[in-house]
Amino acid sequence: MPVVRVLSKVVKQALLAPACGCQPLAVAVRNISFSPRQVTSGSDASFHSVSFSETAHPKVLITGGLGQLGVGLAKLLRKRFGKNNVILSDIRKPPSNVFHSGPFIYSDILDYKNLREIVVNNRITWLVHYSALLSAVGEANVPLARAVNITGLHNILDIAAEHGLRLFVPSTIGAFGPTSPRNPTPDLCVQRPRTIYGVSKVHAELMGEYYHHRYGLDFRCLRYPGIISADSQPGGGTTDYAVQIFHDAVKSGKFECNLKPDTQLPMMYIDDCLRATLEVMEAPAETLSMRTYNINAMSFTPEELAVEVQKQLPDLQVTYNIDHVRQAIADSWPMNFDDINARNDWGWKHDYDLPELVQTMFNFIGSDSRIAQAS
Ligand SMILES: NC(=O)c1ccc[n+]([C@@H]2O[C@H](COP(=O)([O-])OP(=O)(O)OC[C@H]3O[C@@H](n4cnc5c(N)ncnc54)[C@H](O)[C@@H]3O)[C@@H](O)[C@H]2O)c1
Ligand SMILES: C[C@@H](O)[C@H](N)C(=O)O
Repeated sequence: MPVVRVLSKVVKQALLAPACGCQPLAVAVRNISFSPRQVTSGSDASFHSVSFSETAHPKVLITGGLGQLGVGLAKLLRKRFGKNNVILSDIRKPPSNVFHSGPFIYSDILDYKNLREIVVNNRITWLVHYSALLSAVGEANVPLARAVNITGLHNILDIAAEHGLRLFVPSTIGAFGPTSPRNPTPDLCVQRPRTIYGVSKVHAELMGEYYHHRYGLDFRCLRYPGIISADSQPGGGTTDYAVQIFHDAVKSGKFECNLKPDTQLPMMYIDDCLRATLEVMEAPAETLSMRTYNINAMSFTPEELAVEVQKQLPDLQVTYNIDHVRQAIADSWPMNFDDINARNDWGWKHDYDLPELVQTMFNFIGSDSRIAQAS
């Protein structure tokens, strides 16, 4: 059969292949001479694919692990899979408590060879890709956000596909925009975000799902709400105020909010977020009717959060000084998130609503100060 006809038959088969019967990357590489990256000839699909025993005891790499979420996730995964089976990585220098709590390695996601070396040398089977520039810092440096969030993601997808990794990439409420339904926002609807962050996350969702269908990449993605944590700082997003209020309330009894009092956004306590991540990574593939899910816990406005915080610290004074960039972003994001598919498919259920969230935050950071104020 002429070469062109062989190629077109292979391409046609690949395009028609259902999700579960998709072509392994190595097969696609061999037959149609196309690779997301050049894989050395003779690469063997079975060699790269994840065996059952490997999925039972994964070896995990977390990129961008020194941000708000990575250290907490490493702690959770290490408890479950063992300290040495979870490697944190970042381009920043780790604080000494993090450095001494388990394996840490330098990894710049823009350096493809470095990433591949880490995955190969450490026999990585799960990759949790946390590196990103968030919404507000992304608008302040669009070229860098484009490089890290889009070019970096391409490196991650190719590495994961070539080495048969299970890949988790978080998306966000920021993947929706002003033309999306906002109250509630379902999994599938118009997505036309107006930030480079949102655009890059829609791109990540689509590329991950495409690699899943085209190459069988085990891509899993959750759209996180704004995440609230006590012992880690947010990295420059629109929802950061909901963390800052606790620290300022405890430190000075005053908080200046950069969003309007009635700006309603979906939010989640970090423990719920990290547990959801582990649960979706462990979910049997047949329970996942989709590869990108909304997850939700609560929605509130700055005014509602302040009222709840004032139940603990009645003297807290809240003023408003609007940051117009962040306000415009928040006004284009979901007010409520519909996560019915996550609840039905793999049993997602949040533990923390607003009162438990506030109580827990103060248990972590507030008790000393309340004692100080009372005396
Ligand atoms: N925190 C939230 O509220 C939230 C909500 C929705 C989605 N998410 C997503 O979850 C992930 C983690 O969020 P986070 O809050 O921990 O982010 P963060 O901004 O706190 O941390 C991101 C990390 O990426 C690292 N990084 C930047 N450039 C890099 C590069 N070239 N190579 C490797 N690492 C690099 C940074 O050093 C930083 O430590 C992100 O993808 C984010 O989009 C977070
Ligand atoms: C919502 C989320 O993606 C992030 N906290 C931000 O505000 O940019």
